[in-house]
Amino acid sequence: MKLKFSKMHGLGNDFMVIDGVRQAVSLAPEQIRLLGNRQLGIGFDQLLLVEPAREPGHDFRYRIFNNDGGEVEQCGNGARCFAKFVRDQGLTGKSRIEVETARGVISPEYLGDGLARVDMGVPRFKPADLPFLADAEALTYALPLSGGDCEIGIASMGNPHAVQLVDDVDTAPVAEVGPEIESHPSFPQRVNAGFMQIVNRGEIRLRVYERGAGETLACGTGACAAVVCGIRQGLLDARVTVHARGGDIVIEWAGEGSPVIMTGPAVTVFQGEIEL
Ligand SMILES: N[C@@H](CCC[C@H](N)C(=O)O)C(=O)O
Repeated sequence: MKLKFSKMHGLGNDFMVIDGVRQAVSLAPEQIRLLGNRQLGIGFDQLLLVEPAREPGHDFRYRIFNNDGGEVEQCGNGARCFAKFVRDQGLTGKSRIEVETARGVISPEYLGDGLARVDMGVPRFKPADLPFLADAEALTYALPLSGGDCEIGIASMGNPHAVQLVDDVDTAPVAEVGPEIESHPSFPQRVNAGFMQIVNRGEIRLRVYERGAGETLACGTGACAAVVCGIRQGLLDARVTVHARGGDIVIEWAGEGSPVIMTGPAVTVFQGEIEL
């Protein structure tokens, strides 16, 4: 089977994007792991699959696979690339599209010049939404780790996030603590582990150890989760610039019950064809 694809990235969080509308695509987890291998395959953090919508009124279905082969619910940087991809490939002429994901509908809008804005939906904070094992809902939780407790906020952006405050992201123990949080028994479906440094009420620095992909140069849903946790804790204003290692995005959130709006770049690196 020959598969056409685009290699894209959002702030260095990189993707193989496949048109599953005009091509018949069925990939086993081991094929995704091989394609995602940076030495033996194409290399990516996530594989994004564009499919026809299942429900009337929606434009597409958006499926996301981490490079460990597992299918997940959401990807924010990918959603911006998705919006650019369907326009560039002529799959739609609309700039704002309604896209089905494994956890509800999101609305990406391609603004042109490599910029996209996405209504990422309403964040959820109940432990069962992630899921996270806790007796009751709280703003922060003590998470026992081998080196002692760490304090986390939790949020679901469709996918699960645990966010901790650090003094300096450059010296935060992301590689050591990230995997322990990712696979912590309190998160039965594992979790994305965010490390947030508050610069001021409108700016944070962020690193994310992603579930199923390791630390990436940026994580869009991680940025949304960090900002909403920071706003709920009274540390941030409603509009925040997030500095990731791969660049900046802007996250806006008006508070409980409102959707999170993410604005940032989407880049196509090259297009290719691979024999599977
Ligand atoms: N890079 C993404 C998130 C991808 C999925 C995540 N690793 C998970 O397992 O939930 C983003 O930009 O949001």
